[in-house]
Amino acid sequence: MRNIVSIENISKDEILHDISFELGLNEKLAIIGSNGVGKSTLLKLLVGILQPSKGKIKRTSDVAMVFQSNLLDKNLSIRQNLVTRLGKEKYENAKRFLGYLGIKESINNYGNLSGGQKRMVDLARALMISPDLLILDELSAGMDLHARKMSWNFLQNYIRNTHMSIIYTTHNLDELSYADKILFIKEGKVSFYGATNKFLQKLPSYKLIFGNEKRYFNSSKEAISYIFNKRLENESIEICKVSYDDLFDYMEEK
Ligand SMILES: Nc1ncnc2c1ncn2[C@@H]1O[C@H](COP(=O)(O)OP(=O)(O)OP(=O)(O)O)[C@@H](O)[C@H]1O
Repeated sequence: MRNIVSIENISKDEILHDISFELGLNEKLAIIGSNGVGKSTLLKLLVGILQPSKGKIKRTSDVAMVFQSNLLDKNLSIRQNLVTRLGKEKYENAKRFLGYLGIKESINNYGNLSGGQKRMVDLARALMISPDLLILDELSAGMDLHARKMSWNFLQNYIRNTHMSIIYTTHNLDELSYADKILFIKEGKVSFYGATNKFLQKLPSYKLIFGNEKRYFNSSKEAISYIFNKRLENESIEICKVSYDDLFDYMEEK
């Protein structure tokens, strides 16, 4: 399979160390890690905005990126924003995407859109050039669960008809299942790189909190057995579903 991206042992100053991964046609990679760990830096190295201190980056030239901050002009309409950037012809493409994503052109100024709607217009802008590689830096920031699902349904349909590959960062556990591969960065280094199902299998489902202690379990049944075995039934305890933030705690403890 042809590689769209190949990253070999790249480092960037004190932020990232010896990061390697590759991505083939049509593949999706999720890059995850705590705030400030270097995810956006890695994406900027990938698109060439930053240069690595060490290592090799090879990638396709047809790349589009949705940045973490919205880049479009808040005083211009959606149409003006997109036509001035990429021309009338490509705007016809974007109009189609905007329709799927539920964005009405009648909302005049980009600045009047909600945070989630702005992200969708940014996504339509990136797709206007029909890239081979789409890079999404926290596309879902400011989107509710419904908007996240809608965007991913749209992207999944879109890539079915193209060979586009996607690299994305996220802070939402529910978005990991869209990826074929996960790259988990901890303290600037690769802590996990591999198939998403392998990563998700490693993850516990439930967290039990009692006193100053925290324990992870694969099922609520296991958690409840633990409570009875340890005679904790009269203690103040909390059982909850594992969240994105728990990932880092859990991976830290392993
Ligand atoms: N222009 C810059 N100059 C100096 N340091 C920077 C610059 N941009 C980012 N950093 C630092 O690099 C580190 C990695 O930042 P980066 O934005 O890549 O993290 P991130 O994993 O994307 O975080 P988040 O999840 O919060 O978006 C942070 O410590 C940050 O403060």
